[in-house]
Amino acid sequence: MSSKKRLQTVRNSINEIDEQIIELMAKRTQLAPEIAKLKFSLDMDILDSSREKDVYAKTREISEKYGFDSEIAVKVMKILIEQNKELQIKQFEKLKSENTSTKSNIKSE
Ligand SMILES: O=C(O)C(=O)C[C@]1(C(=O)O)C=C[C@@H](O)C=C1
Repeated sequence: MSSKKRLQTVRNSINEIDEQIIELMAKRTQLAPEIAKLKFSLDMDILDSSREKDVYAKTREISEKYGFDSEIAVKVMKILIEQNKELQIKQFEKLKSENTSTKSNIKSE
């Protein structure tokens, strides 16, 4: 195969992998509202530092397994966790406002 053709083949593989990476990041992120609802109903804080430590430890372990730079993987994971927490904060605010409107409905009844 010519180098030009091989370059195109490798780029096609990168395109497919990029789609998988983004699909998985989207799937992880889409769990934020559900986890927020569960934590809200359990009266738990959004931040769980101990769980985050476990996620980073697991990230390092998986990176080593695949020969990937674990510091880069942890950086990506930090961004995903930050985004998850921001979405959970929004969900908490929504749930709190729904809660207060239900309470005021009950009061006015
Ligand atoms: O596992 C949780 O409790 C989550 O809320 C998810 C998550 C994460 O994105 O991995 C986000 C925030 C917490 O501080 C810990 C972990």
